[in-house]
Amino acid sequence: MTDLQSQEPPPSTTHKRPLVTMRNVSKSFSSGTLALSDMSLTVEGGEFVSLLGPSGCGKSTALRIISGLGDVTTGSIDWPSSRINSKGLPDGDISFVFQEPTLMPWQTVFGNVYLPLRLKGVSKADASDAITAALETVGLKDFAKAYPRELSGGMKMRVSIARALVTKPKLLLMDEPFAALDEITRQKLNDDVLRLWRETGITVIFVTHSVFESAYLSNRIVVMKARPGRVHADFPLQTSLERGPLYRTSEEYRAACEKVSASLLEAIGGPEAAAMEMH
Ligand SMILES: Nc1ncnc2c1ncn2[C@@H]1O[C@H](COP(=O)(O)OP(=O)(O)OP(=O)(O)O)[C@@H](O)[C@H]1O
Repeated sequence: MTDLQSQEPPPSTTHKRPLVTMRNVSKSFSSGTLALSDMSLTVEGGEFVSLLGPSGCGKSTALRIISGLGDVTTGSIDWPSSRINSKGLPDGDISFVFQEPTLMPWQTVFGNVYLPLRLKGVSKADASDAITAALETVGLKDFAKAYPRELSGGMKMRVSIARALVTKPKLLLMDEPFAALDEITRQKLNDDVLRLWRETGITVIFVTHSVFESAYLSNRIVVMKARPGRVHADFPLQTSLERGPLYRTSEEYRAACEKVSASLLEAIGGPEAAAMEMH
């Protein structure tokens, strides 16, 4: 398929059903900060949703609450189509990728990707095929024996993504995963994530500050507002083109960036407020 041919939807978008729902979630910290106020959001299976918004609007807090790393003050998180474990989470269905790859320096790439399965009590021999498949997905099959110190920043992030994929989660939560990388590496990893989203039908919730990144990756954008954190706008971003290098220079992508940017400006409170945010 060429980049300009019509984009096939990933398999699961053809059978959409709610995967996770944030229902009227508010979160206040003991410091008194109201990080989220009455946030409701339903993410369907197979969606690629970007959470976009100014610093401090509660994007990471929302992601952490969905993952079970943080709890709600009021409201609830529902998993309508998953079996729930004693912690109220869908067992093994969620993976998290952070901005820092957080690899164990004393372990090889193979050992790092093995970690989630080791924690589940899977033997190395039984985990081996899944680890190799995850490394293949991120293009690192030949680096299984390398140590993190031998890898570039982009490769370390690929290992972190492979580690997130090795349990075959339904939902991948990514918190500004590429913010610390150079632009070329970031673009390559954007394309890798899109490829794995298309190939596996995984659902992705992606936190970013970048209008360009969110418009490139997502088929739905949720723009958030700060003080307190809440949803400002929630809209689909469909494209007739396959997202790839040619999409980056297309009129459609330019229009998508403009739409997202206008919504973000509104959320911040207009151009004057945006200029103040930058100082
Ligand atoms: N553990 C915490 N204790 C107290 N306040 C917190 C804590 N975590 C986050 N906050 C506050 O909650 C608000 C939302 O923070 P959060 O990190 O979710 O925002 P964000 O949109 O992800 O920001 P950024 O884009 O800068 O990462 C901020 O005011 C932040 O200072």
